[in-house]
Amino acid sequence: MPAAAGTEAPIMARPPEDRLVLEARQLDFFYGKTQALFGVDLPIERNRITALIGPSGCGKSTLLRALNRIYDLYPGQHATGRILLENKDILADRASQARLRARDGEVALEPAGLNVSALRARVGMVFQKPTPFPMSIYDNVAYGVRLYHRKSRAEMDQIVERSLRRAALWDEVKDKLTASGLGLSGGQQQRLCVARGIAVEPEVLLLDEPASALDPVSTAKLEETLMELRQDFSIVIVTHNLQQAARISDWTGFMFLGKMIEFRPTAELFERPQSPRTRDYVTGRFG
Ligand SMILES: Nc1ncnc2c1ncn2[C@@H]1O[C@H](COP(=O)(O)OP(=O)(O)OP(=O)(O)O)[C@@H](O)[C@H]1O
Repeated sequence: MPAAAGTEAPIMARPPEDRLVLEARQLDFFYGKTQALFGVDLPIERNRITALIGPSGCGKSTLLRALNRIYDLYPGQHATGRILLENKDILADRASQARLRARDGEVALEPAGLNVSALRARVGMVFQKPTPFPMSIYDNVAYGVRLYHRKSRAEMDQIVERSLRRAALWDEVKDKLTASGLGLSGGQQQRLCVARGIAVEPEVLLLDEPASALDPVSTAKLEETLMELRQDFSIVIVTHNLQQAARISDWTGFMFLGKMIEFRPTAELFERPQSPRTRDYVTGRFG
């Protein structure tokens, strides 16, 4: 069970308020009785890439999984605190609102009132291993859209093409849209998962070490794709690869033992880390 990382206050820079799309505030997370996150703050700026870095087990994936409540699928896992999507609290239900009021007398923020599947359409996720569904390339991309919207065939064709283009995969697959998604290379499969994720036009796309199973060429292609996608989406990426975080992200959060230690613009965090823990990590002294 991870112990909390000391008591020092996190070093936090903040994007301007009107640029925030998603924000975790004082987030605690529990696997049963084991606490994995301790009072984590994470402000996500719109149309930017935010990277989460830190040694293995520090809570990066846990934080990412909290942001679209994917943990709801697993009994015994729960989060407390706030996660604001466009200023509405996606963790809030009536009971937690009452607890918050009782605790700190704050005026409760409006609950988002979303069901979790609607939430996951707004905050999409791409996993570490490419996970195409066992169906055609076309149907992989159309799958999520069909869950939420009725579209004509012509409209769906447009959505599929646009999503594959934005994921930089169209040219490689346009002549074999009916072939199985499982027949693509690992890098192509991962871009297919990105296309599937963006087809429903989420506001935020979460990526959990999306390049860890890819070769350097596919990794470079995926990074290029993400930098293009930043024009339309807000991206949060967990990565073990510090060069990757430095190359593609605008903001970086360094986590340690379940806490956010330092959150700042990427160049500043890498070039002038303020916390000794961040400094040790980004200079390769540990981890
Ligand atoms: N299903 C689970 N049940 C119990 N504890 C868990 C579970 N998943 C993760 N943990 C614990 O929560 C803590 C944070 O794990 P998490 O996977 O978020 O870390 P991470 O920073 O993403 O690590 P890595 O870089 O190795 O993927 C760890 O101590 C881990 O052991």
